[in-house]
Amino acid sequence: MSLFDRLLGRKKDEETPQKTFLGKVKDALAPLSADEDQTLAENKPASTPQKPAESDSASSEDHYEAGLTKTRSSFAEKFQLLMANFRAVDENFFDELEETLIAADVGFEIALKISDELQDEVRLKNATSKKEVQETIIEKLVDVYDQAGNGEDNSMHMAAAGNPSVFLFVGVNGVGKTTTIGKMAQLYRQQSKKVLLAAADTFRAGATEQLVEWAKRDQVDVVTGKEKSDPAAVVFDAVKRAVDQHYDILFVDTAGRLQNNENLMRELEKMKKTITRQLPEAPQEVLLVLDATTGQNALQQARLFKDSTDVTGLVLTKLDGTAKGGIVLAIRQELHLPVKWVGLGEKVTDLAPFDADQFVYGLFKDLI
Ligand SMILES: Nc1nc2c(ncn2[C@@H]2O[C@H](COP(=O)(O)OP(=O)(O)OP(=O)(O)O)[C@@H](O)[C@H]2O)c(=O)[nH]1
Repeated sequence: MSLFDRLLGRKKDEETPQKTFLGKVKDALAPLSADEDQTLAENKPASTPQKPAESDSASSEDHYEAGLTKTRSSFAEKFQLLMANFRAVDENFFDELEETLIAADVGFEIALKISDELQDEVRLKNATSKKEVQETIIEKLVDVYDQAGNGEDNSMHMAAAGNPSVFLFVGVNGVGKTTTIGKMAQLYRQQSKKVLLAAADTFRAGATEQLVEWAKRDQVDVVTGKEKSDPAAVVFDAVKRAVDQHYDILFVDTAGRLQNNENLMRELEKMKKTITRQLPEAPQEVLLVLDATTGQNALQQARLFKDSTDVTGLVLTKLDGTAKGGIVLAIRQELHLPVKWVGLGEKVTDLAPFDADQFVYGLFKDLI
C-alpha cells in the first residue's frame, strides 16, 4: 500500500467516530504493542540499531501534529489559495504551484521537478476538475516524499554488548545541540541506560554550565574541562570513564563555532580520532543538528558538514517554530542523510524519533 493510501485511510479513520483516532493510528502505524516491541528489542543482538521505545505513543503523535502546525497551516493556506484561483491546468497554474512549493522551502530544484512530473501526471490522468487536480498534486507530493526516503535508515546504531555507544553531536552554534542531548539523554535514561555526557564545547563560555544543568535535570553524569581547554582531552577522559565504569551511552556535545570552519572541522576530526583510538567501532552516530527555522541555510550547513565529516544522521530542531518543514524533503532528496530525530519544542519531552508517516501526515493532514 502506498504511503498516500495509508494516510488517506488514517484520515478516514480519524473522521469515523466509532473508533478513536488514536486506536486506528496505533493499528496502522504501530503493529507491535509497546510490550511486544520491548520484547523484540531485548531479543535483538546488541549491535542492532535501536531507539528508545516510545513510552507514550499518543504523546508522540500529538507532538508531531502540534509541532508541525505552522508548516501545515502555512502550506495548506497557500495551497488552498492556489486552488481557489484555479481556472485551468495551464502554464500559469504550474508556475503558481512552483511558487507555493518554494515558499514551503522544499527547495527550488525539487519544486521544479515536482511541478514537471505533475504536469505529466495530470495529463496522463486527464485530470481537469479542481478536485481531481488537487488530489493528484497531494498524492504526488506524498509520493515524492516517500520515494526520497526509500531505504533510509532512521534507526540509532548501538555498540556491541559490553561497550558504550558514543553519539557525537555536531552543528553550528545555536541550532540546539545541547538541548537535544539533554532531551535524548532523558529518554535513554528512562530506559534504564547508564548515560554519560561530555562537555566538549570548551570554546563558548557558558556551554559547559548549560550541559551540567541538563545533566542535573536528567540525573545523569557529566565530564567537563576548563574553559578554552582542549576539547579532545575532555573527550578522552569521557571515553575512558565510559569504558571503565561501564556506561551504556556517551553523548558528546561539541562547539558550534571556532575561529573558522576549517578549525571547527579539524577539531571534530581530532575528537573522532580520540574516540576511535579507545573504541575502534565508535562513534556509533555522528548526528548533525540543524535548525529547521533557517530553511535553506540548514541545507547549506548540512552540505558543509557532510563534505568534511562522516555524518550518520540528522536531528532537525525547532520544527515547531517554523513554516519551513518542507526542508525535510529537500534534505532527503538532495543529501540522502537520514533524519533520525526531530525537535518539536523546548521542553524535555519535545523530541521524537523521526517517523516518516507521522511527519507526512502532520504536513498534509488538512489537505488529504
Ligand atoms: N522551539 C524550539 N526551541 C528549541 C528546540 N531545540 C532547541 N531549542 C532552543 O534553541 C536554543 C539554542 O539551543 P542550544 O541547545 O543552546 O544550542 P547549541 O547548538 O548547543 O548552541 P551552542 O552551544 O552555541 O553551539 C535554546 O533556546 C533552546 O531552548 C526545539 O526543538 N524547538
